[in-house]
Amino acid sequence: MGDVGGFGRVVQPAAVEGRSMAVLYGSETGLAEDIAGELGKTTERLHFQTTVDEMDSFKLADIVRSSLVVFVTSTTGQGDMPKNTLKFWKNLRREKLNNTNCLRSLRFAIFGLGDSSYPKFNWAARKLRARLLQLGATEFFRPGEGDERHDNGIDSIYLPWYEEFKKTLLADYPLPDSLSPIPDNAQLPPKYPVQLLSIMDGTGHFRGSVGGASLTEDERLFLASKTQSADRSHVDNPQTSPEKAREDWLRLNPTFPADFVRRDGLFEKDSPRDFGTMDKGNQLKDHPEKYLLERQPAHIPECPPEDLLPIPNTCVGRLLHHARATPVDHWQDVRHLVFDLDIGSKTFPDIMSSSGSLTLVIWPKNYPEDVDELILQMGWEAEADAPLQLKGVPRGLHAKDRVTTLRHLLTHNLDITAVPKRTFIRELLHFTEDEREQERIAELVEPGNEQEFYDYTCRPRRTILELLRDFTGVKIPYSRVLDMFPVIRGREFSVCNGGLGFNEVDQSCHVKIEILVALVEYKTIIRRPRQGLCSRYLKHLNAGTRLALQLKPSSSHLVRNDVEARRPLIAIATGTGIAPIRAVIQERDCYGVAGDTMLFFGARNRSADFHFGHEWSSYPNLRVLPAFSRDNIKPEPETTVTSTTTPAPTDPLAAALETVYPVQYDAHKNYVQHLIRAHADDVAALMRRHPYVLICGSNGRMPISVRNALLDVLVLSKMCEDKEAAEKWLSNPGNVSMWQETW
Ligand SMILES: Cc1cc2nc3c(=O)[nH]c(=O)nc-3n(C[C@H](O)[C@H](O)[C@H](O)COP(=O)(O)O)c2cc1C
Repeated sequence: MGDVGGFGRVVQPAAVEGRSMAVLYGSETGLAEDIAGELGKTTERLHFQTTVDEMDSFKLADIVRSSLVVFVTSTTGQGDMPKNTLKFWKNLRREKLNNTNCLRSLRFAIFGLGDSSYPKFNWAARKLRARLLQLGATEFFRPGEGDERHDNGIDSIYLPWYEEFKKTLLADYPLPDSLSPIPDNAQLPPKYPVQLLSIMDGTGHFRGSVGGASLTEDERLFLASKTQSADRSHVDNPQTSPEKAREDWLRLNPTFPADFVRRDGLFEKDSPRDFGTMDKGNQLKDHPEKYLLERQPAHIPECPPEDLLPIPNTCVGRLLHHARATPVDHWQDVRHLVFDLDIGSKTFPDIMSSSGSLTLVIWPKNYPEDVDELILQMGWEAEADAPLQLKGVPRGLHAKDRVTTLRHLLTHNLDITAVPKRTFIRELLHFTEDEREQERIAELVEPGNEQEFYDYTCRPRRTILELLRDFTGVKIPYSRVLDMFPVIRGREFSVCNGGLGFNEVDQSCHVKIEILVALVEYKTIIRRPRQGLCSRYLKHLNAGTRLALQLKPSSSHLVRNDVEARRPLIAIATGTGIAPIRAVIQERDCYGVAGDTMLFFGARNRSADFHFGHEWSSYPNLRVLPAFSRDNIKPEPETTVTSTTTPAPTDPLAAALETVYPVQYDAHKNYVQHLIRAHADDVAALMRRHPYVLICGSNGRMPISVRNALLDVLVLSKMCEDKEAAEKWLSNPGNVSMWQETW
């Protein structure tokens, strides 16, 4: 790495006449938004006046005002546009625009994000591009199509695309002689600076005001309410002694092993343990002991405060019931949660008419102990609980008040345990004066070092908080928190109960909503097991907790009337993928005339993760074909070749299920795709009757193998001549309505 010094100065991009850029994104879970953010920073450094926003915030008339536009969009649903593009997309598709060449002055580039295990790979970006070209727009750079299935995910395609994009921009849109690009060692000004209104002194009192401004009425009210509620809330009753807090932190958090450790001011690489090939995404796919993960002694953190954030279209929900759905010694911790939602009379009819295909959105929060750690690490003790004025906030951040505190933002709004993005790490260069740290950071984000970046961040699922533990010299100014930390996004869960519209509902418009959640754990080279923010939050959520929840219809609504309820259904689910399928089955049943249904369900063990298995026998016309991948695998390899019987289950539930669903086992044929082939005749009989086909569960190989099995059925049953014809047949909505929801 060359010279990495001279960081920290702030340089404002110059205003160059006619040099503007709009980076417009469509994103469901934030990846496209991150990429748009990175592209926006890059174009600002090239002195383009840059706007980064979601597509729906732009009108068609606005886009032609920018000299250049970059679109970044993921694909969702079944080849659909993300929700925050739908308004824009509808406008763009208006028939009256056809043949008008109305976008002839638009110069654009497009990058799509997709997953090639979906049949309609990157369709959103492809559709958008085709329409823009049809309306006369010109493409100034080649399109890119990222694929989640690649080794390094979207980055495998994105990074080379991005490097070339930068070079092209500079070559094709040169700067005036007087200007050069803003170098990496200079900072751009913050977009969302926060201003402190007063500060805590050494005695734990807030003193005066910062920057000479006197307190406004808002701030005075804020401070008064803090005093009143100080004894009720952890957030409003902070530790005033940094030493005490540090002591608590050390007591609660034993030394954390990291694979990059500082020793005598040097960074050394601890040799990572060899666990063989990592699974895609590092999600734990087996019992933690297999990976020699160090289980921490059970530590139940203090829960985050219940403050309900003003998130649009949310209602108040209360957790009624929370239970583990798999045995404690099972590899996967699956939770069944039941909420009571007060959805209000206004949205009630909409929600009820979509029952059977609903999604529940939950906004997780950070634990107070994690927030404490960050505050100490950054040296924000004096500012953490002082009133802070918000001017602008990033999209998606729902602050409780205009005047808030750093601690409140860190607890409720900012994702301090996200896996750090490249842009986050790159910015850290400005916030440490330690040259070794600067060198190490620069090395991590240098083009060509992607593998090292992944080994340090994504592979071990290292969090921002953990990264900052490694780089102790980094001190992020509190004024940049909104620019630096990602916003906590709502996480979507398929509602697993249906038939809501058929239940008698009291006038207060309360509904019970169930979800089935696999708490995601990761196996990593860092020996401690990892959990996602939401999994960690849900794990310790107590019955009675109140939350701001959003209930929304999902894109595919399969059961709107008795005709649809009567259509045959071939449902294929693995693990918690059963959730949306259970809702559909319950909804169909409420019409009293559900069509013939085959449910192929893949799990590990009949006794451990046959979710809702005891319920199925009460549904007429439903045939359940479970595939348990581990039940028939015997410990000695020589006896596992073929086994057509299975040992009698000892668990009473499993024994009961065995009598209801006798299944012939074969050691080589115990996945859903094998069962589909084994029941080819019956599947084909339903295929002839214009069925729905639902595929839900883990992404990757499962949906591809299932699709292949369905193609085989079409060929085996002579419905199609060969696989190519079968592929065409399956893609024709006139024959079958396919719906895939895999994650
Ligand atoms: C429910 C769901 C449906 C999806 N449907 C498609 C699809 O039809 N085609 C595709 O190429 N990718 C599909 N994907 C993959 C996403 O486009 C991909 O994961 C992308 O990186 C997400 O970016 P985002 O976070 O900006 O939304 C789907 C992902 C999910 C979770």
